Amino acid sequence: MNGPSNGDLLYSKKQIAGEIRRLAREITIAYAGEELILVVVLKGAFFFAADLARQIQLPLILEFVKLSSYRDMNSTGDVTMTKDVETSLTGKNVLIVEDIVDTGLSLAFLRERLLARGPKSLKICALIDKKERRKIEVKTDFTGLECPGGFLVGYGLDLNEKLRELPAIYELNE
Ligand SMILES: O=P(O)(O)OC[C@H]1O[C@H](OP(=O)(O)OP(=O)(O)O)[C@H](O)[C@@H]1O
Ligand code: HPA
Ligand SMILES: [Mg+2]
Repeated sequence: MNGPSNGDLLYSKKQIAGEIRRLAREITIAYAGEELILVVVLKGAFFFAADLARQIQLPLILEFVKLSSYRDMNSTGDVTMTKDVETSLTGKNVLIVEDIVDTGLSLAFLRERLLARGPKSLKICALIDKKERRKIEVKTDFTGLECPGGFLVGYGLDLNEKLRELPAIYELNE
């Protein structure tokens, strides 16, 4: 499948698959002998979570949340949860699965919300980390690819809800 005409290939299908294999290995080792709840952040993390979950060698429960963020000119970000998990997280190992961390506002909000449920542990796995763009501190525990900036599409990442289905990740030109 061709990428967008106004974009350059940033991470190939092969490179993404390699990162996911590594992340799945790290997660499998970190939680050995334990059960794990993956909390997948819709919609962007949907392809990533589907590929990751099938490579983690642990008993998993899959849960989904959806966040909605209103961003004003200052990008202070006002995040709300429009879909919550459907199981109790109390006393459980919880791993948030995100496609990308950018300003950090979505994850900072979600982290607080989930911590309030009293999980045994709460960690974050993100495929892409745009560290330089943080507005609020959020650290990922399992990190795929670090990228400085630019607007990315494909493999779940969208431009106005489109281009999520591209199997690789492209950086759009200015
Ligand atoms: O670190 P932040 O600046 O908060 O940005 C990262 C979040 O933004 C995108 O989701 P979005 O809210 O656009 O929804 P989507 O996943 O449905 O595309 C992305 O999937 C992350 O969830
Ligand atoms: O680069 C991006 N692409 C798509 N959605 C996003 N949300 C935060 N950063 C991005
Ligand atoms: Mg998202």
